[in-house]
Amino acid sequence: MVKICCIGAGYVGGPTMAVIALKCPSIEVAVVDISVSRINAWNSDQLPIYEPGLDDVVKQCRGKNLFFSTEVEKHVSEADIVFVSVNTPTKTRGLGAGKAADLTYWESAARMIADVKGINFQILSNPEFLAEGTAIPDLFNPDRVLIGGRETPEGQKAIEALKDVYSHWVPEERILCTNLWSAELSKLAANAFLAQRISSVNAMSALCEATGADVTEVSYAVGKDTRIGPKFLNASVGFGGSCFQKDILNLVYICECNGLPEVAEYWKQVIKINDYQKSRFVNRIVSSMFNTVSNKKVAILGFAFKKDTGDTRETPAIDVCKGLLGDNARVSIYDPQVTEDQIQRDLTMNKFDWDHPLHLQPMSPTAVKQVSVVWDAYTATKDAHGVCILTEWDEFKTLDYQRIYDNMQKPAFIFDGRNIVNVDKLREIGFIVYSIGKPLDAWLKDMPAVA
Ligand SMILES: NC(=O)C1=CN([C@@H]2O[C@H](COP(=O)(O)OP(=O)(O)OC[C@H]3O[C@@H](n4cnc5c(N)ncnc54)[C@H](O)[C@@H]3O)[C@@H](O)[C@H]2O)C=CC1
Ligand SMILES: O=C(O)[C@H]1O[C@H](OP(=O)(O)OP(=O)(O)OC[C@H]2O[C@@H](n3ccc(=O)[nH]c3=O)[C@H](O)[C@@H]2O)[C@H](O)[C@@H](O)[C@@H]1O
Repeated sequence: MVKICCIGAGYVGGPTMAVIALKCPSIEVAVVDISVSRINAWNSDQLPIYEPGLDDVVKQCRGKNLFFSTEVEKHVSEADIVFVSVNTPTKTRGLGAGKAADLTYWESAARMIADVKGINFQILSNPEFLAEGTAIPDLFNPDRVLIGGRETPEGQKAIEALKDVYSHWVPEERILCTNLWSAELSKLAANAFLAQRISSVNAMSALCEATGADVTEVSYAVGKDTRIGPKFLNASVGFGGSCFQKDILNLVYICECNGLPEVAEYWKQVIKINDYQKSRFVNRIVSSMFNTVSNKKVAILGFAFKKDTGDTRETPAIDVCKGLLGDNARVSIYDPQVTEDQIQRDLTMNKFDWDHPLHLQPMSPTAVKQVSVVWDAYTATKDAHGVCILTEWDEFKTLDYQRIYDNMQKPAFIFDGRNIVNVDKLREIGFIVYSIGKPLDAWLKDMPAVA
């Protein structure tokens, strides 16, 4: 029986290995981690990550051919194939600080593998392309699986062995085999291209607001061109998530190391526009509310970086909340999947510290007092001066906005960072509405948001 061991039981290792176990009943899969609490959660009814469909897959295989364990060395020594899916944060100090990938955890995993297995193994690059919130369908039906390896007979044999695993359910023509650098750069390029689309549409959203165009109409018209395509053209408060920014920064660093400053500069703009979009949103809020939110209650609906996940890594909500707190607002946050503890951590942690294993993250001793975290949207918005929608959770589309309006201070403002509300209906109720890239409310036209 082929045995697989995956080091790192996180957002990638957990779901990917669960799907391999489900699709390959003849393979035994062990997922190992240094975090005892994470492994305990994987072995319980309350999995450590929220991902639609994941519970079901885990329940079908756990205890049969899928195991979660902290016995890292034991499972690595028994395995035929070892996956490494550990943290790769952005370096915060030393050479390449703020850009390069910090390979501390990767190196420690590699050294441990060498300790227990010797140095006779092949290294492959098998970047994962799943998106959170849709990880299970993405893994069941991937656009492609990418395997990079050395162009030696041993390298090619290793590629074939991994290909055999995926071919249990992925059609042959979707399994792409390349050399190592091609696989590594394809991953960074795919994320950079995706993020670039969002920054492009977000840049257009600013121009739409200035001219009276509607960014939804513009995206629709642009996306109708089959060469461009309709996906990933939703204007937003900015992209978040653990990888877009990190991968682009890493790409920038690699370009610079290879003497390509112009190429590095080109990709940096994608992040600059994303930062601009987040601060533009905060400026809109503050300027429309008479240029001050000091002591005003502002409700935040949604804290996760996208819907259908509890993940808050690099979520734009962090920057928006910090911006509002900087202007002395009182912030009341509701997200259906994010805990108070997580939100307090996010608002007090230093940039990039989130990407270290949980038990190694420095914790601030004090919580942010002006933040309250509540368990429904009506409590969050009660007596608020303004409401910000920062995650596109479906439930925010069907809230009773008349009830929310009635219980708010007046004038009542809504700032929709995801373009999910019906602007006309809300204006009829009496709200002053800002929706990214949409024609501006008369009120907002007179309150220019200049940084
Ligand atoms: N989150 C995502 O959607 C995607 C992430 N990636 C990449 O996959 C990798 C993993 O990402 P996530 O799963 O999101 O991270 P994560 O933070 O959820 O999980 C990483 C896990 O590795 C464990 N770990 C760290 N060092 C270890 C060691 N030496 N031995 C055993 N366990 C160790 C940590 O305790 C943690 O549970 C990163 O390189 C990331 O850039 C790639 C594609 C998608
Ligand atoms: O390497 C990774 O970590 C993964 O990064 C992204 O996946 P993910 O970050 O989970 O989620 P996305 O659906 O890509 O969304 C990223 C961010 O962009 C935002 N977004 C997305 C699409 C859009 O049109 N507009 C927009 O603002 C989302 O709200 C979210 O904040 C990629 O889509 C995956 O292919 C990749 O594997």
